[in-house]
Amino acid sequence: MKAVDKVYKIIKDNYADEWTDTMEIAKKAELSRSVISIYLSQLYKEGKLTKKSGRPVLWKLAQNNAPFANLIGYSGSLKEVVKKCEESIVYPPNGFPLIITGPSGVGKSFLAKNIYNEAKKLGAISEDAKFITLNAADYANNPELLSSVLFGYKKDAFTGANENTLGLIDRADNGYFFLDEIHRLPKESQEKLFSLLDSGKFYPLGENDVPHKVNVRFVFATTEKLDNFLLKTFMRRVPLHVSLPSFKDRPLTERLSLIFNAFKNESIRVDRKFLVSNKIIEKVSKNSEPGNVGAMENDVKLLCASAYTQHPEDKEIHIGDDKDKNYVIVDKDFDVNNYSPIEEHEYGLLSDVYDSLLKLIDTDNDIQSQKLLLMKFLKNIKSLKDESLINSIAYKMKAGFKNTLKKKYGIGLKLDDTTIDQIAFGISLYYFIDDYEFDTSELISRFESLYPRTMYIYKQFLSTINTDEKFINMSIMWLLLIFNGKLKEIESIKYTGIILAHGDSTATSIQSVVNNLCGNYIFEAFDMPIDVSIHQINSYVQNYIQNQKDHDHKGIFVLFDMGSLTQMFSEIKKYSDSELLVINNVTTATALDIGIRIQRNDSFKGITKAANKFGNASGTQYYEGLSDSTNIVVSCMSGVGLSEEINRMMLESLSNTFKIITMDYKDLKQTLENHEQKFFNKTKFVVTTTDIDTNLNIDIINIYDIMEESGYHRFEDLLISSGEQKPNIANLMDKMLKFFTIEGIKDRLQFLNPDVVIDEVQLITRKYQEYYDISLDGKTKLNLYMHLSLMIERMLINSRKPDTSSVAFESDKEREFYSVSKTIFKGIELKYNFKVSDYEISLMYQLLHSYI
Ligand SMILES: Nc1ncnc2c1ncn2[C@@H]1O[C@H](COP(=O)(O)OP(=O)(O)OP(=O)(O)O)[C@@H](O)[C@H]1O
Repeated sequence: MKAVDKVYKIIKDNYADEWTDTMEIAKKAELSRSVISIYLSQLYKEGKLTKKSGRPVLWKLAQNNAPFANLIGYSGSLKEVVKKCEESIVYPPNGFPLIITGPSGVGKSFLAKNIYNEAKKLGAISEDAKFITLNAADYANNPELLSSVLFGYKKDAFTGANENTLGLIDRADNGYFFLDEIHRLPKESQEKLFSLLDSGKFYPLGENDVPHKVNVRFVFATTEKLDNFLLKTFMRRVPLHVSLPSFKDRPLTERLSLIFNAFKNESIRVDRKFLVSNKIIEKVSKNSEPGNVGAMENDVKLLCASAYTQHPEDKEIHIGDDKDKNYVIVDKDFDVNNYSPIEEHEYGLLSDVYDSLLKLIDTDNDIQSQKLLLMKFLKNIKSLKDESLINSIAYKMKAGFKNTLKKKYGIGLKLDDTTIDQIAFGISLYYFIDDYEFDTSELISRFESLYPRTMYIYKQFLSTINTDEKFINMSIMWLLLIFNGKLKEIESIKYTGIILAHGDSTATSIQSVVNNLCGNYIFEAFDMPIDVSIHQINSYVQNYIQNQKDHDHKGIFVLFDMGSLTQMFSEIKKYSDSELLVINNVTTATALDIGIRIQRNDSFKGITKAANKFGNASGTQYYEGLSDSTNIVVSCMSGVGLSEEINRMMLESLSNTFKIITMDYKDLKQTLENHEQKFFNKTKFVVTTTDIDTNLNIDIINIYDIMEESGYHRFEDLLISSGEQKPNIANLMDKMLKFFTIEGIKDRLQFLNPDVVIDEVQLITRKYQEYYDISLDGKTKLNLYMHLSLMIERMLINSRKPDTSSVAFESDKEREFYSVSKTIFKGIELKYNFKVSDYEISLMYQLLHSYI
């Protein structure tokens, strides 16, 4: 008994309906954990076991009633097909018709019969339900005959119609009808059929009065493309379509199962054991033109017939060279699904090579001896090579070398074709052990700490071959053969560099230039959609940094094209405590300059300094908070222009001890919401034109308050406590008071006639007062005048831009304010031909809400 069968028997005898873990089975079978895992996965793959994922994984005997279990490939390449077939059976009340396409001999009839059997199993049709088949091609030259066979006829419908005769459709009542080669069905019959699909009724030939009512489930098949031959109206009534892959497009394991199945059928037929040489199997698996299962079955039949006639009396008959020691014995009990091209001892080799590799890494980590170990392993694997699979992997590898490793990451590998083929063979092994519970996590974590950067690009490269996580995990060890000479170089880069830019290829094209000029992987890049949010951007960065967690970052450089430096900086700081420099307005030149310094391993400070000097266009930040020096923030709801004016007045009047930062009003609100107190540690206070609520302990001065005594003193105190001189403050106050008068407002307007605008804004203010029955104080009015005048100019300038603001007016009070404002603004909207956006109305609400 084969070892795997022994394991199966142990489970059958002990754990038929009770879960157990791998260790327990290993003990009972007296095998090691790694060996037992292989068998368990193999049995699971064959559908003999069920598995419960978790820690530990649990196993139990499968109640083998997996749907379509005798369809080879039901859990592999036909998985989707099986799913659709099940839908077609169970959909209430009577299932869905289904059409199967695929070249001749791929198993369309076989599948149809299986659907019928499955429907019986599921109780969708009764045990004695019929399965009627008809091949429309058999009647291709006689459409009338086809129609009469299908639908039946009434006595005297045509010459020779001597009595009422039932059609095949009548006979299929309450069962299945399989109509093959449906593209040969004439139009009239298609029409008749679709009306039957619609109504469940049809008229036999010559019958116009009494329709036949039937309940028939249909499966159709054709070798043709669907659109070419069938009426659209017909196709609409057949919602489910499955397409079967041809023999040569099946995975090797399935091809082998189909081949062994064919040998097994012959073995049953002639009651002999066949000893089939590997060479023959390999030949059959490749040679069956035109690549269908039927043709392959014929090949097998001929092989068996010829071997049998030579030795009809032998109980065991060799097929192929009888001196060939590599053969598979096929008899009536042969388990076709239980064959793997990897021989059992080779599974052992694989687990050995992992163990030895880990040992080597731990002892002296000599890459050359690890490489030799892998090469020897590949040499010792003698199983069938799936040449077409290997070729396709080698082809994809070459593309990956070129497009991913070289073009993106600047890593040029010089591997000759033989080596590539060898590695491709190694990688191809995955496809025979795909469900194989081989635990590669230890090796992965070892490699991640030894070669974090190489692992990162290697994974990117592997995912160009197959994105399946298992595939990537199983293919980790080949990293040594692929990057062999380059490992040191790639790992010599101690910093992390990231480029982020909007657009389809801006970031990646800068990356490609820089990495290639440096000849090493310096930067990763992310092309971002135009409407990407800061959170999405950060998920790219965060994933990337965490992906290389073992990389001993000396620092991170993030180069991006637009957006707020402070926000970017503090977002990244949330999950990384490495030194960080963010740079905006990235260009190829800046990236290259930084890239070269990163490659030279300059100090973080040095690179930061250089980046600060590089061009006027770029901004940089390497400290947390709004600035690394004491600062005052100025932000006005009525526009950045206003903030800049205040900024200018402050710079003119105050001594040079503060950095004055102007911020967009929206940014300020978000910054206050998104940051902790320490972010504002160096911020003395914030000057705005509105009252802003915040939970942070931070002084916020409403500039209009300084027109009143108490506000004036508060402002003055704040400045004095920050070390400012009294005369300077008085000077600033004078300027500001002058600025915030009607005259000051008029000066701010760039092209509108100030007198006309002031009249408009006074009128609007009056309307609000009248509607709400309120009387605004002088400074609020002034604030409103200023805000509205600048708003009108702003709206005029932006009148062609669509309103993309999305603001919700949630409470009744807000909604009322919204509709009142819409009415109040109607006049100026018509006059100046613009629309006041919802966002502007929400700003007005913030100005007025405490009064209304
Ligand atoms: N998934 C499968 N599992 C097991 N046997 C299969 C499978 N698919 C096809 N076969 C075998 O392949 C043979 C050919 O299949 P079948 O006759 O159903 O093909 P077909 O597509 O209907 O061909 P044609 O278009 O020539 O009618 C069958 O004898 C069947 O035993």
